[in-house]
Amino acid sequence: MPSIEARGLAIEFPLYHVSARSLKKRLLAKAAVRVKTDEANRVVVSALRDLSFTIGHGERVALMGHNGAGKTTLLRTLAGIYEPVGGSLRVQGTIGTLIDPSAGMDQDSTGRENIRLRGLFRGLSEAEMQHMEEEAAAFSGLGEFLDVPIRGYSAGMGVRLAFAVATAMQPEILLMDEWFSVGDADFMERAEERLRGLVTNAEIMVIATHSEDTVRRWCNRVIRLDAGRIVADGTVEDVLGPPPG
Ligand SMILES: Nc1ncnc2c1ncn2[C@@H]1O[C@H](COP(=O)(O)OP(=O)(O)OP(=O)(O)O)[C@@H](O)[C@H]1O
Repeated sequence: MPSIEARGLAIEFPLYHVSARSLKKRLLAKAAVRVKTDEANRVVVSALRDLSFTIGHGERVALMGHNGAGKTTLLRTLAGIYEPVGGSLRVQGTIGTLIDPSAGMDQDSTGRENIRLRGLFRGLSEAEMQHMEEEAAAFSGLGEFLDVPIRGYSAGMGVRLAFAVATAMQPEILLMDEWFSVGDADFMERAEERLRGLVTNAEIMVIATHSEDTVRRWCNRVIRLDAGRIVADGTVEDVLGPPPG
C-alpha cells in the first residue's frame, strides 16, 4: 500500500557565493536560525528542519505556509529531487508530479520528442508509448506546435504540454504545486476535469498551496510549515477552522 514516512527530515542548500567569515559576524548579531554554516564551514540555508510525519492511503494533504516556509522544497524532496541531509524518508508507491512545468523537459526537443522521452524514462513499451503520445497530443491541443522545439513555446503552451504529459498516467502518489492554474479558461476547464479523475484515483495526494479554497475543495489534511518546521498538522477544520459563511 502506498505510503510516505518522514522522520527528522532535514534539507539544506549551500550558498556558494557567500563568505562564511563575514556572514558569521552578521548572523551572530541577528541570532539567525535558518542561514548558518555546516560542518564543512559552508554557508547553508536550512530549508526544512526535523520534519516527522506519516501519510497513508486516502490522505489528501495540503502543504501550507508563508513564502519561504518550505512547501516546494518538501514536495521536491518527496519526489526524490532533493536528498535529505538528515533524518530519513521512505516513499512507497508510483509517483506522479505536477511540480515544475519545465522540469525534465529538453528545451531543444519538440513537444512530441519530449513526450516520448518521458515515456522512455518511465520504461514504457512501444505500444504504451504510442498510446501516451496520442493521449498527450490530443489533450494538449498544441496542433502543429507539437513538432516545434519547446523553446519556442509560450508559457501557457509549456503548461499544456507538461500537464498533458504528467497526467497521461495514473500515479498512486500525486505531488502537485499550484503552477497548473496558469492555463487559459478553456484549457483549465478540461484540465480540472482530468485533474479530478487523477486526484480521485490517486491513493495519496500532496499539494502545496496558498489557497484556502483549494484546500477545502481537494484536501482532508493540512500540514502547516513555518520557517522550515511543521507548526500544525491535522484535519482541514482543525488547522483552518470551520468553513466561512
Ligand atoms: N535552490 C535553492 N538554493 C538555495 N536556497 C533555496 C533553494 N530552494 C529553496 N531555498 C530556500 O529554502 C527555503 C524554502 O523555500 P521554498 O521554495 O520551499 O518555500 P515555499 O514555502 O515553497 O515558498 P513560496 O510560497 O514562496 O513558493 C527558503 O528560505 C528558500 O530561500
